[in-house]
Amino acid sequence: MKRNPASAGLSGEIAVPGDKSISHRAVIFASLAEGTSRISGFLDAEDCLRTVEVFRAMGLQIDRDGRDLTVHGKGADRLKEPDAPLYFGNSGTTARLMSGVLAGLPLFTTAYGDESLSARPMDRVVKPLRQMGAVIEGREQGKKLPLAFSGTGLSGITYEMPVKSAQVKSAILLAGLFAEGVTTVIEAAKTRNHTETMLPEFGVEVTNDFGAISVRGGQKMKASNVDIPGDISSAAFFIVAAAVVPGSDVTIRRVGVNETRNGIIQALKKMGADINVEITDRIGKEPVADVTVKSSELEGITVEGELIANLIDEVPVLALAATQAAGTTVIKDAGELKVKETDRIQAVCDNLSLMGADITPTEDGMIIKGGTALRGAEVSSKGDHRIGMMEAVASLLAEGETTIHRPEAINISYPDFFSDLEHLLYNR
Ligand SMILES: O=C(O)C1=C[C@@H](OP(=O)(O)O)[C@@H](O)[C@H](O)C1
Ligand SMILES: C=C(OP(=O)(O)O)C(=O)O
Repeated sequence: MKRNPASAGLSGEIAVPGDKSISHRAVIFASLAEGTSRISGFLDAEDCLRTVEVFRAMGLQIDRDGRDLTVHGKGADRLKEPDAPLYFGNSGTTARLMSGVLAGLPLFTTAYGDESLSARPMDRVVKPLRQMGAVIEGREQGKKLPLAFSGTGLSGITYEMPVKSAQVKSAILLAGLFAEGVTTVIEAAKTRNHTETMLPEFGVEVTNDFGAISVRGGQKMKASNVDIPGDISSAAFFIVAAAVVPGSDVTIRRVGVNETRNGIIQALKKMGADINVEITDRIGKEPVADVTVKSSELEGITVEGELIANLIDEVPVLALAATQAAGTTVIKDAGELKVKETDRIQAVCDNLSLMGADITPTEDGMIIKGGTALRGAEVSSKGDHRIGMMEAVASLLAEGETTIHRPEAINISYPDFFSDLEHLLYNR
């Protein structure tokens, strides 16, 4: 039998690509602003390129040189009606945030997505946007894509969010920029805060009164330059790999460790992981760190409540870490995972069970009995980038060969994933 390439552990340094959430927002805000914005460290992966294409289809010039973008903004009122339906691909962030924008523009637009995105709930944004006066038609009365937006005057609302979602918060705040009066979003739990921390850089006044976040409509947005830190959600795969593969010692440079995003590090540390976070810089409001991880023994924990929103995209790889921990890990309050690119509760449990893990799905999470040896198996990303990358990390721990079907899904957020992994395995 072939030796697992990870038998000597992972070692060395990498810098992961730019943050996906910040990349989407940088393009959207720069495209609504007047003047030329330069964006560096942009995530040149499928999802964020969809957002770029949406604005190009509305007549905006956006030049791209690898991970550097120049957005020639003319102000939102100069965007033109697109000739064809806008395509959001697989990207939930594009779909939700752009719904907020399209609801406020005086244009007729239609938008659709791929098979996975077409199955994801859109009523979470359509409902509050309609309350603001937006005219939106769509499949299943606007619960699903495709959607059609007919621009009209919006009015500000105060909206208490029934779901913990930064996408919903951002969609409403973006629509609020086009609305008359003040729009306020009240969060039940703190979700990623990039929208409210980045908007002021583009000249928008945002207030945050203990979780009640408000914008006044009609504010002029001005161009700004954005330097984007590395994506902690991408780094998470290597943080977990180094924590669980014996003999590992890995440093990931320039990772954004915003307090609303660093839950994976908090959870792994609680499990006993050896992780050192050295803050090296602060880009705008975003703290940036070199994260060094050495393998260690882990123990099972319960992950629930507020922490879940802080590590929502990292649950698949956290579940994998839990299979290697002593004792039981319980993940709760994570029902949102059912409406991501796949039903991630089911996808994680199906795939890790195939590899020999003791993992049981629950209504809002999973129960993982740790300390199981994994074996190679035929698994599938099911078209979900985070499931595909989790499986690749699982294969490093497995005895025997693992075949990952539909690996191309990984291009959604991390096209260089396999070359970065090879770098840490073979130092090349
Ligand atoms: O606002 C964002 O950039 C995101 C918010 C989260 O989604 P929800 O807002 O649906 O929780 C996350 O899962 C997604 O990858 C990116
Ligand atoms: C859920 C995700 O993204 P989105 O909602 O933008 O498709 C993700 O990146 O894990």
